[in-house]
Amino acid sequence: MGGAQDVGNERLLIVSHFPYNTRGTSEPIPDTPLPTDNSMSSVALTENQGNASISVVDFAPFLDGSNKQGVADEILSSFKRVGFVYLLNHGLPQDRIAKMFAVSKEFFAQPTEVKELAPHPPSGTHHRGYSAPGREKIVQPTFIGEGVNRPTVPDVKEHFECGREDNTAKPNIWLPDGILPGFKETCLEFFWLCHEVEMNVLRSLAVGFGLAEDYFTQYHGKADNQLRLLHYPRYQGVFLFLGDTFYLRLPNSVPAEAMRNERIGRITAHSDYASLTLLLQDDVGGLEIEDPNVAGLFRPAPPIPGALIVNVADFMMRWSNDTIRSTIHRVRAPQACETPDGMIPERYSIPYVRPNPPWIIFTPTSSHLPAVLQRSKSPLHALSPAFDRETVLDCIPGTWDQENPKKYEPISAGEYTRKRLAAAY
Ligand SMILES: O=C(O)CCC(=O)C(=O)O
Ligand SMILES: [Fe+2]
Repeated sequence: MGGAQDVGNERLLIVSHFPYNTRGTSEPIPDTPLPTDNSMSSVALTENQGNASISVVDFAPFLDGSNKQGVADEILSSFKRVGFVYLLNHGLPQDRIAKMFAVSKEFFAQPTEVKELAPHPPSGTHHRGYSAPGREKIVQPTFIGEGVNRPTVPDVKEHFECGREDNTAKPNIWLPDGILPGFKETCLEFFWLCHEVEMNVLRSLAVGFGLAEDYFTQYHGKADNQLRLLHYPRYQGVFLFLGDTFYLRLPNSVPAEAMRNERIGRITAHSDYASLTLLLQDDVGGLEIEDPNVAGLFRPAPPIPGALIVNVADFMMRWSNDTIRSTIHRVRAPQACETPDGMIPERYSIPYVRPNPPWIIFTPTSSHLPAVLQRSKSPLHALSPAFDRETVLDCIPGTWDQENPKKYEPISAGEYTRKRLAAAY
């Protein structure tokens, strides 16, 4: 982590070159006056979006200790409003991010037979290794006994997951030695860099809630995270629907028109499962967030150079007595981002999440050939919890009082998971 001065310079650079507005187009946004002192900066990203606006917060004054409370308040306020925040100067070195994206591209550029040398196991609970397009289907449980919202459009994405190397319950699945040297080392180094950032954001959240800085980190010590390398390919596919099964011919581009008409998605609308997600995206765009006040209205969360997105997940929302939001998001065709041939460019993103969201189902297929994809009909698999299974968690202190009583009983992650699964049947 560089000194405050370096960090400040970087912030100036980033903000003054901000190329996107909230519509995801390349029109410049109006200049935002920058603070000249060390005070916290929060730039309202959006115009006319009221409560749906995501704050852009300079994290440096939290990290260097010059204004912890100010930064924490801004983050908490964005989480309360919309469940997402953009962080600048978050502590993940830009050269490491660039390297991780480069290595991810190199991985996905390998022929399928090579990527399948690190195959995701048939079980969805062991979320490691390579998943070809169509293997992971994301469904969104309603959690109120109404079952699961199955996606109406197929996700067109491939991905690779890894976790901490010493997780014997879920060993990592790497390519054989000698193939893509350095891939494993880059992933693992990045995994731990992300972990440090996650811990710092959790510390800021605790400060925002007026609690001891280690209030959340004490439950997150195990680093049971997943680093997800995601690639949304450029397809020129023929999509053929036969009942509940669809077939996809590879490769090339997604026809923009098909995505607009909701025949193809990149990642189905969902909320994340556990506590916080860190998300890095390339400059293609397409991430959309549901307006917290208007169900079904999705607004772009465009890439901001240098910024890390952090979003609240479901368990954290419940833990906070619903004071902060776990917001539904999805990835679709980016606006104003079509290639001249009417196709959607490929996109890379890197989420860092807490493990095994229950809405992710893997269907073992007889062959992993990406040319034949089947929509899942199997039940949800068992999960591994984000926290110690037996730890009973009550609503975060300060999120309830006589006027705003607790909405939830204390619950352990295990119980929460079981209830959530039960609701899915
Ligand atoms: O690719 C993205 O930008 C979003 C990914 C995401 O929401 C997820 O993996 O949960
Ligand atoms: Fe997500």
